[in-house]
Amino acid sequence: MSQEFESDSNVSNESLRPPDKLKPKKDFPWFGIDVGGTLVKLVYFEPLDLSKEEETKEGDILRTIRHYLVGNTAYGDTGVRDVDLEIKSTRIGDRLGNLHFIRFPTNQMENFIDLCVKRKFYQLCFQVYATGGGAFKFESVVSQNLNLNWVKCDELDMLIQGVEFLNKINNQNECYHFNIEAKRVLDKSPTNSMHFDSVLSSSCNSESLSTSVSSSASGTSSDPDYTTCPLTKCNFTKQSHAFKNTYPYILVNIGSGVSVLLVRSENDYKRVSGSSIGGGTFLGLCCLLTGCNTYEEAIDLATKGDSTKVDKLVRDIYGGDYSKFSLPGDIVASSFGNMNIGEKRQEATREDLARATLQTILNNVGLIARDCAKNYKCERVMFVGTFLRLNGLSKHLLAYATNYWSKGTIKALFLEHEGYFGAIGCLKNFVNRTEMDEQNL
Ligand SMILES: Nc1ncnc2c1ncn2[C@@H]1O[C@H](COP(=O)(O)OP(=O)(O)OP(=O)(O)O)[C@@H](O)[C@H]1O
Ligand SMILES: CC(C)(CO)[C@@H](O)C(=O)NCCC(=O)O
Repeated sequence: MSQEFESDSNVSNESLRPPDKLKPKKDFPWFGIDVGGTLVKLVYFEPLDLSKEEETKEGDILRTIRHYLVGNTAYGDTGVRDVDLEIKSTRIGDRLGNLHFIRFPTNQMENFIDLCVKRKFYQLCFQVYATGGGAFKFESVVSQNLNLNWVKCDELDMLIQGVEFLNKINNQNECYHFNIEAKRVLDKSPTNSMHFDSVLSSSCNSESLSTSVSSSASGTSSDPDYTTCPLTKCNFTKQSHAFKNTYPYILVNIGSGVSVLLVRSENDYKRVSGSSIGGGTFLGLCCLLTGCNTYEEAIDLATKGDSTKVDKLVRDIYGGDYSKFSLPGDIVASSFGNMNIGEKRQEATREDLARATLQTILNNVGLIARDCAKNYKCERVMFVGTFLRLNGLSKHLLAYATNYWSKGTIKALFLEHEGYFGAIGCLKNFVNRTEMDEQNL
């Protein structure tokens, strides 16, 4: 990140404004930051309606930051702006602007702070609402090196509020579900289709799919929102979902680890479950098992692999179904259960290992989501977190499994801005709070 930041335009020291803690705090810049276990997510509101006076008042450093952030899509080696996620010309508070979504690895956080120091940002004083574990972990480094007013916020409060807020400003474009159309009625022949259901569907039998799936899919193969999932042999049509009246719902945040929340309203939720087997586990195990180095590579491998080369299936144990307890032969009996056999290890490719890793994580997440939805009688389960980035396969499998075990009564929901809700929640609180501060001045 540092080099590119360093080489950016000149900053004149004369025009720097002195820190002034008494001025109204709603001055720009407007940021929200979520410092997670793996990734830092930063949202930046770029004002489009700056008056001449505000532009003059903004000063050179802030102008440089604005131009730098919106003029680039990559920042050094590791920072990325997710251009596809940008929300253009939106109104936040009383201002019009573009909302930008930026991420970089958390292990670069100290370099990022060093960089801010080098760029003399400590001569500025502005307020930043920060969340995620890193808001706490890095607080002392931030306060020792920068003159920021670093306001720490709880990550799950921010997550819920961010989900609500982004659904408001992004309206019909944020929330979606999949209509699932069975290409054929599943039979007992071995296919990949049932592997994912091992732990998710032990109380269902395979016939339920044909009655539970929606048959309303009308897309064609030229429709970008319409895809056939090779694993489930189903067609998935992405369909926008009206967020209002969604409460209560189960929110499953798949980040480094997994947090599961029962959300009754924006201000009424509890954390009902969690798991250390999450996105960090997927990436960590893939790196170990396949020698890959990036999330993108891991997802690419997983998409091409076959987990049945790695997992032990019920039929590997029973020679067929375990009928007494409705366990079809082609579901997973034991994740990675074949890898104790040297010959099977030889046969398993990197792709197969990555796929089995993905499948194992999804089985676990899906199982927890199912139990929570049943326990708390929720008809909607919303999946978020950066683990879902570039990960259509996992979304299809989660949607399919949710539909399958609930016999179509529970809907899996997804959100476009997958991992950015904590940061958005911070931005929203910053704007709301500063509006209140201004009124009190
Ligand atoms: N470019 C990337 N680099 C690393 N991980 C990525 C990347 N893109 C997607 N991921 C996935 O996203 C996960 C992190 O998700 P997210 O940003 O939601 O969590 P986090 O906030 O860092 O973690 P936590 O909430 O547990 O503190 C990673 O574990 C990985 O599976
Ligand atoms: C620790 C957090 C909340 C940090 O975001 C997350 O990684 C998580 O929910 N982990 C799972 C912890 C558990 O419930 O076992």
